[in-house]
Amino acid sequence: MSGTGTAPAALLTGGGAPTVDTVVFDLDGTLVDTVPDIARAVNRALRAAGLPALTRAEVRGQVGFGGTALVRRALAKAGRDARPEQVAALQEAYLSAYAEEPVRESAVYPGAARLLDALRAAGLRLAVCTNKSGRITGPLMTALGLATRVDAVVTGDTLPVRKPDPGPVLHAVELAGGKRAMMVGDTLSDVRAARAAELPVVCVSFGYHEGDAARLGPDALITDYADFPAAVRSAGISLPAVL
Ligand SMILES: O=C(O)COP(=O)(O)O
Ligand SMILES: [Mg+2]
Repeated sequence: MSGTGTAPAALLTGGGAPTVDTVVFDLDGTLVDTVPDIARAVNRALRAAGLPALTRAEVRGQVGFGGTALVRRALAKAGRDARPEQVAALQEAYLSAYAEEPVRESAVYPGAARLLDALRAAGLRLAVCTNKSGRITGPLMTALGLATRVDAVVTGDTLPVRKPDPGPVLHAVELAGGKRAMMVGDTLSDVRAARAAELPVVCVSFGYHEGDAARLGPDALITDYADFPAAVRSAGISLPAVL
């Protein structure tokens, strides 16, 4: 902290950390368990291209890193070079298959919709920042009743950069009209983006990270959305008193 200038209001009042006014949620592995539908779509594209299928575990390991991570993994499994034209063709086939039916088995995690409603009722602004294609994100959020529950959505193709770049997260906060945000995510991509954006970050233990989620280094870790307010406060992040 510099010794000059105006001290933040919270320091003057002794009120602890300034109250958060916006929560930015990641989508896949955080709000929605999407792996079954992603696996179905990518395997349809792989089958059509004569390539071996990915297991759900292999798919899970790539979700969160957006763009072409999944099809690159599939090409690596097949021992093929990831030539740009082959990556692009496979990515297009995968997204077309996914867009046909974004939600067959995907489900909102228990307690997530209730938490979004409670946060909104407490006056918080809500945003989703995902690395997922916009072509899938909109229909998926609508089908699962999430589209009307948030104020802003930033997808993997909204900006030229994706998480872990802080740009999309900061853009989501700006679109939601917030000033002081925190993030909720499930992979290193979210934690890195939040750190680079200088936002506190909470991770969910049930998402698509490899191994122990504590190793992602979040400010707090939750195993259940019901624990969100307590976990956030115990990390020193200030939430509106009504929560
Ligand atoms: O990798 C993706 O396509 C999306 O993942 P995210 O919603 O966890 O950012
Ligand atoms: Mg994720």
